[in-house]
Amino acid sequence: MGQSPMIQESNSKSTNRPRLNHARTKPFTTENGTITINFSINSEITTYTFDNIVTVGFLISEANRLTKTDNIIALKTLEGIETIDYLLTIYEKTLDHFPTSLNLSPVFFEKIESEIEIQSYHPIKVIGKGGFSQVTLVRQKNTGRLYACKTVSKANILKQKKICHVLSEHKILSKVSHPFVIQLHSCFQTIDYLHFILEFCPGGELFYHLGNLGRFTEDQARFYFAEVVLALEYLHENKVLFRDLKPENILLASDGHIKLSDFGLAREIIRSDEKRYTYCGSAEYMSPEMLSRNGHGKEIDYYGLGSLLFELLTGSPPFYDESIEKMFWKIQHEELSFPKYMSEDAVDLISRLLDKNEKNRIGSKNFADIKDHIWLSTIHWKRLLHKKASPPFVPSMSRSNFADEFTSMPIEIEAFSEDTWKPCEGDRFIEFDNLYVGRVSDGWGENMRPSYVSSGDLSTVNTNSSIQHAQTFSRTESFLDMNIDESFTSENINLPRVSLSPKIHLQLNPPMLIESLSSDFLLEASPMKLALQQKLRKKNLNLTFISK
Ligand SMILES: Nc1ncnc2c1ncn2[C@@H]1O[C@H](COP(=O)(O)OP(=O)(O)OP(=O)(O)O)[C@@H](O)[C@H]1O
Repeated sequence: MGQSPMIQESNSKSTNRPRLNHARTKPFTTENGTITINFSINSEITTYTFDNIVTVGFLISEANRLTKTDNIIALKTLEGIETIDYLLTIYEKTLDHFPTSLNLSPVFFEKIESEIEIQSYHPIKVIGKGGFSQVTLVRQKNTGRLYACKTVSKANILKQKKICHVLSEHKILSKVSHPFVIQLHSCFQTIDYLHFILEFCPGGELFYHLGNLGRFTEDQARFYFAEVVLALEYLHENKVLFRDLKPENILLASDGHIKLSDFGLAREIIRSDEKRYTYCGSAEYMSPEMLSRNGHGKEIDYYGLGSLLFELLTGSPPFYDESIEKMFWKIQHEELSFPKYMSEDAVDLISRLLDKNEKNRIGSKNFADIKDHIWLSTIHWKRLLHKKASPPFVPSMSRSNFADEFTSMPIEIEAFSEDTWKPCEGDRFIEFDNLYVGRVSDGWGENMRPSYVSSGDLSTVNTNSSIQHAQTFSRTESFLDMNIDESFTSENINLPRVSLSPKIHLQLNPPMLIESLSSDFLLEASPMKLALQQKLRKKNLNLTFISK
């Protein structure tokens, strides 16, 4: 700790490749060992050993330095492992938990005209399929960032009469922002398709992991359940009913925390006691009041919580039956039986959430009753909200977290082909506004993304400056995160000095350097500088800004 990151050159096959800086070529090992990365640039394979405290941003700048270019914006695995590829686009990510050997190839900058056009994204592979959508992993051409693109065929939703689903999803997604709720980046339509560009969750569906394990332990289930409770509390506070809680709609982010997704059945309400009358939902998770079609309110989501918890702890939904009629009858009339291995407290919470009379259901009088239940007494809600609790596991870096049945599907190539690029001028989906939300994730997480360009601005931003902005801001924001985090101490900060073409330095005492690349940064960083200064003052540290 406390030393600059070192790189050891080991086994280069190229003779005319630029030499590495001498100061960085000393053998260097840390407590945690080193990571070997094989760079593949222009088909040359070059092996380097990096200290594992190095960040992805540092690797990228090394790739640029070695190739004497400045247009490498990300790296990717040759095998296309989604979790690693995703992390390789997050500049501030350290390589601590990466596999010890990786074969990487560069991703180059490509200019785009706007964030809200399908031609700004390269499709990579299918990662999911819903009732009326295909979800594709895509890479944004100008940032190298990975997103999930949910594509809906207009013809399909017209045929299935699901227009209000997609419009409601669009409206709600454009408003919500919470650490445990999927974040919309942008959305737009072409003549034939609607596209939602969403933050990508490399951990895939909780359902997939539940299927692999059979069932979760109570501790594992408690973690996921509690994060869902927070997401739901946020939605209800903002007068949104979710109405579709199930393990398929809970995705895992790269850090293992959950993201509630699929807002197709979600609806806004005006009063918190308002009832809705549309008969909808997934058969296994229907509530008694939905089945009786007398209207339903927010209590439907508490029932959804009960079904979810039961499934996490047993591996199948409550009242499950192969015959839908029998299952619906059981949901409305039968007492639920619980396996012996389930704790009394878990049984109590599930029974109260699945109360057939929604007025008696726990949460219906006061949401806090759910959070205060004894089964959740070990949860520190504030810490959980700030992602201070460790997830049961982090998504695998060695294999895909998406089922083969999806990843082997052909991409709906028509949706990405030039013929369908034309923006829509008709008014069939006039309420589906093209939107650039621009943020991804929550601002508490590591992958907070800078909104350094707004839609349409890119034509005026030259190639170099937009790459530089991407690198500068990600690096600086991660630094801010670090300082806001209580783990900030002079010992545990060791950011690499990445030198591209610095114009200003942020100099810290204890000495530390973050280099920035553009004078624009001086203007844009002002509120950030103030916030940073305030944080540091509290910790008796000084911050000075030096312009070069
Ligand atoms: N942001 C994302 N990151 C990773 N995978 C995703 C993402 N969004 C969706 N998926 C995958 O795609 C699948 C289908 O997405 P989604 O449920 O939103 O579609 P849908 O058409 O609304 O489905 P349904 O018919 O269940 O309502 C998800 O279950 C998930 O596996």
